[in-house]
Amino acid sequence: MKTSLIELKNITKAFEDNVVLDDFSLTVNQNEFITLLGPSGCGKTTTLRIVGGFESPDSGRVFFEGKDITDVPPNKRHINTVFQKYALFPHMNVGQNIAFGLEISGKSDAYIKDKVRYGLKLVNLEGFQNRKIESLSGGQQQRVAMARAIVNEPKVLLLDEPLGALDLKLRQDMEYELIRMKNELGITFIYVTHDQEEALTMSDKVVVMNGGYIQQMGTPEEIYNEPENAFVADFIGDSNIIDGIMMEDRVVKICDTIFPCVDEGFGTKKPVDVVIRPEDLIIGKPGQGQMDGEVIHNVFIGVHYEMEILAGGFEWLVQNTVSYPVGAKVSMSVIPENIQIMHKPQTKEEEAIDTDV
Ligand SMILES: Nc1ncnc2c1ncn2[C@@H]1O[C@H](COP(=O)(O)OP(=O)(O)OP(=O)(O)O)[C@@H](O)[C@H]1O
Repeated sequence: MKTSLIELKNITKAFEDNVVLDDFSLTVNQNEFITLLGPSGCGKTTTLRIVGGFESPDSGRVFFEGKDITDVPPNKRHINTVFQKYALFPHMNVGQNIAFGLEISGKSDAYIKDKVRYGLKLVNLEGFQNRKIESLSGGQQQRVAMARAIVNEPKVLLLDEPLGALDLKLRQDMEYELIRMKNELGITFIYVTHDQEEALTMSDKVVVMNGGYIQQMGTPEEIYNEPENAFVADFIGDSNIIDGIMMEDRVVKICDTIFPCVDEGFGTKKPVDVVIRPEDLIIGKPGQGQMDGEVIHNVFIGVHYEMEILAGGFEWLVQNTVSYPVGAKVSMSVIPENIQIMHKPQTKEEEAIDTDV
């Protein structure tokens, strides 16, 4: 059974008249890797700082293992934080920085030596033990900050965009290491990023935030395959988001063309948002699909070609392993299961989300 480790209950936080979190609630379970994902300024770091105790909510409470820790200072929370801006001690060398927390908690010299070695290996900085902090690059400093947090084996590790300064290969290695640590050490992670790929790769649960609210919370698969609104669909992966009219159950009109779909219960002749992923559009010869169009843009981006196809007055983003040159006449089809129908935003909050998209 899942045990809840951290609970944020009805948190509201404003900086002057800027309401960053509005009645925000979140439960993080033991040994879960949870990622807060959202555009810049949506309140991810503020949430993390409230969990870590570096910021106080205006109202609402924070619980850790069922105990109210809202007023407990950061150093008494069993929670370690690695911030975007790494706060290393400039007067200590790399090894001393990593050892700092262990020394404070009175660990033996042998234990500390062992752990420093482990931490350095973990972040690929073996041989850097005696280096001065100022002699390191930004990415190297960030890795020292990670090692310093990890060697303390906290129950919860808060990570605020910790991999941003690293190159792709190292970032992938660190992602793998973080997942391994979660599995082997049982650490619970709360991770902040605006990089959706990072969120989908590592997380058990992704929390998509915007405008102080949780837009959707779920497994990476749920978030990607079943986005609850146009904001989430647009933010996670590439999407075609287009106006449609739900004619009746399982029938939607898009760009004056009727498409069978699987959704029901939207009423008749109701305006809806329709989401179709670029990889779900099937390209064929003109006249052989549901809609004809013309390729207006084509680039090779590694595994597949990314094309724009003008059809029905809409520029469709299409990903395909077969390339069609610019100017080619094609047809497009989509199977009913790959058409996602969403209600148009209606409430004030949803209207705000819509404007942001
Ligand atoms: N100490 C502060 N004083 C005033 N405003 C603040 C403070 N901290 C954060 N804010 C504001 O609160 C909002 C949310 O900031 P926050 O750092 O939580 O966002 P974020 O989602 O982490 O963004 P980013 O991805 O850019 O780091 C922003 O508008 C920011 O300017």
